[in-house]
Amino acid sequence: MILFNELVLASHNAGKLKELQAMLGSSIRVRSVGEFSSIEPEETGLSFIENAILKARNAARVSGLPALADDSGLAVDFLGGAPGIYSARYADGQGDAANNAKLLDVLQAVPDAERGAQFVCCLALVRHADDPLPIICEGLWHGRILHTAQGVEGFGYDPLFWVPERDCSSAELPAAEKNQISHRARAMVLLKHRLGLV
Ligand SMILES: O=P(O)(O)OP(=O)(O)OP(=O)(O)OC[C@H]1O[C@@H](n2cnc3c(O)ncnc32)[C@H](O)[C@@H]1O
Ligand SMILES: [Mg+2]
Repeated sequence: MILFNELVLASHNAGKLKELQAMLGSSIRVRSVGEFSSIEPEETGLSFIENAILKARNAARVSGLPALADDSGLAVDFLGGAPGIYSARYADGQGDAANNAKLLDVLQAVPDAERGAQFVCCLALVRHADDPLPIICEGLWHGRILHTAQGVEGFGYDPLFWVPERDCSSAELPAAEKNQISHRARAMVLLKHRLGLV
């Protein structure tokens, strides 16, 4: 079991930070990497795992604290898993609305049966910047891509992601419910087990 009472979250995404904080609860004192640095590290890895480790190491370095990073994204079957690790940069850094518009556009003529997709979340925890044994936990959430945006909750691609087990988009789920069933929730359950927090 790893024991620590303070952790830095290595994300500059407000939506993610809110979800991670809610999932961690009050068991650990959580800080955000933005308190220490506003410079976002370049995500140069070829996998969610590499990028999560890179972000965690950077946050541990600037904060001097153990760090938890989340690298996540949307993998669309019809697009061979794209945008995947490039989800945040899909529309060349123009933000969520542009990413969503681009995805709807490239899938315009694609029928429902071929619109399957997964949200992917990889969490990486390092005890310090040079930790030789990061803890890695992954979670997947299966759904499909809608033809138009639905809902205002969540962030990122949530308005386009149909959740079959709830018959609504993930942006129509209350935060507490998304946090029980999402890719991030699944990865977090595994992490809590690894840390002996449940
Ligand atoms: O790297 P950090 O600073 O954590 O913030 P980021 O937004 O750049 O995060 P990523 O590099 O991991 O990119 C994740 C992309 O996937 C999207 N995404 C991840 N989880 C999501 C979720 O739960 N709902 C909707 N979109 C999500 C998100 O909007 C980004 O476009
Ligand atoms: Mg990022």
